[in-house]
Amino acid sequence: MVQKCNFCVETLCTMTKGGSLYKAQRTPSDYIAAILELSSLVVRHQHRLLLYWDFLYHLMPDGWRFRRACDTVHRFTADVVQRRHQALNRLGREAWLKSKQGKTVDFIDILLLAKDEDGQDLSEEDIAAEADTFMFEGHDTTASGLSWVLYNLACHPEYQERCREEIKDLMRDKESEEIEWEYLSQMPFCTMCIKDSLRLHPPVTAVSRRCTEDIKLPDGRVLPKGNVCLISIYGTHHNPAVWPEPQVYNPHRFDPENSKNKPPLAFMPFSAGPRNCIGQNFAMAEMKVVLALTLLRFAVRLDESRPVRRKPELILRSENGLWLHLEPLGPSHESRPPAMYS
Ligand code: HEM
Repeated sequence: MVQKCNFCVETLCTMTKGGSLYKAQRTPSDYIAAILELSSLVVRHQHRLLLYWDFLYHLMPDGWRFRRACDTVHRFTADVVQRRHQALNRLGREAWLKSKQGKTVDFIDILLLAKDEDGQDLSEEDIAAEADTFMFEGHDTTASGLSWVLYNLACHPEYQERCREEIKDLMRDKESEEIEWEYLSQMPFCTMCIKDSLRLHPPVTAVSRRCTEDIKLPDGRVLPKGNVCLISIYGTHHNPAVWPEPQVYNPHRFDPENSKNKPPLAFMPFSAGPRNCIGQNFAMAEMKVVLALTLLRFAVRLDESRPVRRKPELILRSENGLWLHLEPLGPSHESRPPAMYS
């Protein structure tokens, strides 16, 4: 089941936690389960007007589950930060930095060494809060984005094949099978496929913003200053005035020639403006690498017996997961009998 894959958690954990993830008491699957639970609880909370008041919500079973899931997530991160901090204190700054030579200095390391504007170390709580933000914003979103790209390419074998050819051409005569940074800018068709998937199935379907001034709409009505508005990314990406046949997956929409005259905010899977997604380049890189390595090794096919129904929670999911078959490709690139890798 691709949508619940651990890939993105592991990448982010390596990025944010430098491999000490597995030493934490709580396992990544507890963490993933808690994130998934929070994601559905938040949406359920929003849909129940009577539970608007926090004191009422926290008396209900959902409120209790919400607190328990938050606790799991917070403790997971706090454990890791605490261990690192202890190691830093035990060794001292110089020896600790030396111990990192030749290894990756990750997000938590940087925060542990950072000073605030008054020259003070950041507290463990601040570091954990930053790590939680990145983990929450970064793993489920990318997992959803990736799952839908693979799904859309499974629905359109002709685009899948063209992506595979592009990657094979790129990797031809290369010694290593790893995807290097510079290759990422040399995958135009794969990028177009990812983009139209992010349009058709945006992982984050809406964002909210408070109006800092009165906003006059084209029909003359005014959104008063101070109001909080929900801006639908999904709706924007399905606006037929901008995207003809919006329900159709068509990577050619993102051909430079075809996207020339599109309004700049017609496509905004990572939101826009000063609070847009800080991780968008990283997310695009992750998706390209996974797509490339998957398509080089496997043919991705739909599982016809499990229909897909979109389920908008905090992240766009599919009701019963996204089930795909991965058929290993032989050296001559002919698919062998399907192995079940759903
Ligand atoms: C396909 C993957 C991703 C999508 C679609 C996505 C989408 C978004 C969107 C729409 C926002 C704005 C939320 C808002 O305005 O309320 C956002 C914010 C954010 N994203 Fe992403 N994101 C993705 C991946 C990532 C990754 C990989 C990271 C970190 C490594 C990340 C870190 C963040 C952070 C920290 C914010 C908050 C920025 C702020 O408030 O200033 N995101 N993301």
